[in-house]
Amino acid sequence: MTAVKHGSKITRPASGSDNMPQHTPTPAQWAALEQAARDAARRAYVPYSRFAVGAAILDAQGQIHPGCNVENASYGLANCAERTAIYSARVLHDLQEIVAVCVYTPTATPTSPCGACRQVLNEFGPGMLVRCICDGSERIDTTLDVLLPHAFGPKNLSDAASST
Ligand SMILES: O=c1ccn([C@H]2C[C@H](O)[C@@H](CO)O2)c(=O)[nH]1
Repeated sequence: MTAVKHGSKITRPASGSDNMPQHTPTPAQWAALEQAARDAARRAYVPYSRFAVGAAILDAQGQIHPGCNVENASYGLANCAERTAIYSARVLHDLQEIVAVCVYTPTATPTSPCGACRQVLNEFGPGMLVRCICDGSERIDTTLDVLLPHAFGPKNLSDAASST
């Protein structure tokens, strides 16, 4: 994982990965994705943690889908911004493949997706690009397979099914 300043180029992992995304977002798409994540954070329902998160995913068709975290009085049922974006995009727009995700927090340093969200993101794009932005100048540009190495995914189940 690399932390870079704004304006830096995205560094892809070394070749050899089967998980490389098929599409590279244009600068305009990145800008739109960042703005969508910032806008989504304003919808965060965070009466307990006061930690607002906004996420936006870019699908293979170029559509952007926002999400925010939604907490609950039971605490444990909080839904993270990344998963809100995915579930909403699936039911509303038949999400199939994620090319990139942007996570925004109104903090001085960037926040990267939690473990649960890494797993759920993996389902729709193991090689997706991940950008984490904040109100400071630092940002994280990485890929999901760096954040979730040796991931468990759909292939594990299909491999098991075909070997029995
Ligand atoms: O990647 C993350 C990490 C945390 N949260 C939310 C969950 C909870 O509402 C709050 C504090 O953990 O931040 C997200 O939305 N995404």
